[in-house]
Amino acid sequence: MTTAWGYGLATIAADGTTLDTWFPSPALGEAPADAAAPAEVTDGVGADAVRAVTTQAQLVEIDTDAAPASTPDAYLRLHLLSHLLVRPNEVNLDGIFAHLPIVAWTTGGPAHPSVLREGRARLQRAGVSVIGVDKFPRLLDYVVPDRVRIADAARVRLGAHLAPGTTVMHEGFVNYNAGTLGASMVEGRISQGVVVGDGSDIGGGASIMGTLSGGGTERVVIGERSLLGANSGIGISIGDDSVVEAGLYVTAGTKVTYLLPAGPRTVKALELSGVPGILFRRNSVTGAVEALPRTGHGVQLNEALHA
Ligand SMILES: CC(C)(COP(=O)(O)OP(=O)(O)OC[C@H]1O[C@@H](n2cnc3c(N)ncnc32)[C@H](O)[C@@H]1OP(=O)(O)O)[C@@H](O)C(=O)NCCC(=O)NCCSC(=O)CCC(=O)O
Ligand SMILES: O=C(O)C1=N[C@H](C(=O)O)CCC1
Repeated sequence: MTTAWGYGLATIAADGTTLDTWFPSPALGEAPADAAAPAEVTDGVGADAVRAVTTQAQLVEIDTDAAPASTPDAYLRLHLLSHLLVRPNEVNLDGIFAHLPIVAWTTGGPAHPSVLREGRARLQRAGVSVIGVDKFPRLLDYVVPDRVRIADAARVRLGAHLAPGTTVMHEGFVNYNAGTLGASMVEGRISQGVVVGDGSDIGGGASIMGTLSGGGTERVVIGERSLLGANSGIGISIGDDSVVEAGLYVTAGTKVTYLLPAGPRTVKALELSGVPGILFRRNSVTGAVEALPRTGHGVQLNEALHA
């Protein structure tokens, strides 16, 4: 059993639903006997008539190997990821959606979706508008990762794991339980369960297949110093020092001409999953998808952007 704990500030709707829980300083291990709520939490305790919520301090302790058991428990797991205390796929998130209610995320904080209907005039008088209705909040409303740029807060969910040196540009997206392990440029979509290694570049509009819908089962890993070209896509893991040509989508079943020194061999892309030092391209003369061994280090991030 692996334990984690935190003092959280929970937002409770009028019908008793726990909408969220914010943990300013989550930790691994057991809660000390003398654990006390930090000032950020006690300062937040109260009520907000505009959103029809109350806020309460809660000490939460969980077994991260067991499945989430409550809304505060689920939020603590998402905070562990975004505080970089655990990496994606290291905590049990089985059934997490069932413990995350649908919330109206407003500029004034979380509210029950019914408040958008019955409290519309009240919200407008207070200058509060809705950002989205979803089960996950924006990362930056809960955690501000160190030395990370996020150009558009709406593009990164709480539960994203963003290491120092990461930039997420406007077209980038990072889901919960997914993210970067080092410095990266993210201009494409990092799906749930996907991890990107240090020094890799996810080009504009690139798609990395996830496993939440669409039937996929392979959790994709992107190695270090690799590049997914603009508008490319992948359904396999990409090894270190590898490149996917702009605009090429490589699914697990794509038949690939592997241009080995001994001669070409036709393989399924899945067989090249995670293999380092490969350039994937669509031959613009023949139309065949090709894998070319490439030597040496892969791409280098533009240091000027990551200074
Ligand atoms: C596939 C590569 C990596 C290839 O580039 P390289 O520099 O390795 O090779 P090269 O010097 O261009 O080409 C070497 C030789 O291969 C040939 N060659 C190149 N591509 C070919 C193809 N698809 N089919 C057949 N031959 C090809 C060249 O003509 C040349 O031939 P000869 O030897 O006969 O001369 C590139 O084209 C690419 O797609 N790069 C991705 C860049 C990217 O997308 N970055 C993300 C930026 S993100 C961004 O910009 C945001 C924008 C947005 O939001 O959209
Ligand atoms: O990190 C940035 O800022 C980037 N800017 C470039 C631009 O504005 O064109 C794109 C890549 C990252």
